[in-house]
Amino acid sequence: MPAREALRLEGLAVGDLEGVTLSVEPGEVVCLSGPSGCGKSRLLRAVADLDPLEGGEVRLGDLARTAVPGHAWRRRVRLVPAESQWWDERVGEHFLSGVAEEGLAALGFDDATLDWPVARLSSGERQRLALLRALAPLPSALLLDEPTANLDAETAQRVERWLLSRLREAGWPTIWVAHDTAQIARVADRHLRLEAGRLIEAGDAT
Ligand SMILES: Nc1ncnc2c1ncn2[C@@H]1O[C@H](COP(=O)(O)OP(=O)(O)OP(=O)(O)O)[C@@H](O)[C@H]1O
Repeated sequence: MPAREALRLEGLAVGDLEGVTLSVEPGEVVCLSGPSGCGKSRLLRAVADLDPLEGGEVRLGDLARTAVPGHAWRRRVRLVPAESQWWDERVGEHFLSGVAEEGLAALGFDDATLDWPVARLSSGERQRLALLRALAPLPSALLLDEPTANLDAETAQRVERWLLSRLREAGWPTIWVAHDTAQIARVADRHLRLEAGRLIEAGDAT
């Protein structure tokens, strides 16, 4: 199990965002909301080293993003994007490090799902399987971009509970982009909004 470390965004500049500073403690969930197009996804992509940073630094514990190769950073800081990518024919081919039966069952699947062709997946199945895939090779920090956007309310809450138990147990600092205020109230330790290029406190999440 990776060490429990805080994730720190130090004065990040990405697109229209400037001076974005945020510290997320191990096992803490910071929900991020804001109007469409304000830069939430872009910020997560930059923290995950999938888009360039125009300024600032990201740290996981004592490790600076710029101090390790991109692939080593991305192994630790795992982004689950809103739209997942699938490149092989069968679901199981995307789980190179294996997948726990418990995780499959918790999200409504079983071993047979690994034989399914990717082409048959519904958008909600894709989203749940993308979460399992992202968490299978254990990360150290988690970036979730609307992880339940394609799910009905009941399934969304089931996924929320599973995610919360996993990240609390593992101590992953988590940034969770969400629009649904009820969901934010359920999962957030802190709620921040991106407005006019800056992060602001959105008040007590509970
Ligand atoms: N690589 C890029 N280069 C230039 N502009 C970009 C890039 N990626 C995204 N943008 C633009 O940056 C802005 C923020 O996009 P982003 O996807 O982060 O929005 P968002 O806050 O996640 O919105 P939504 O809630 O609709 O998903 C948008 O205007 C988008 O068109």
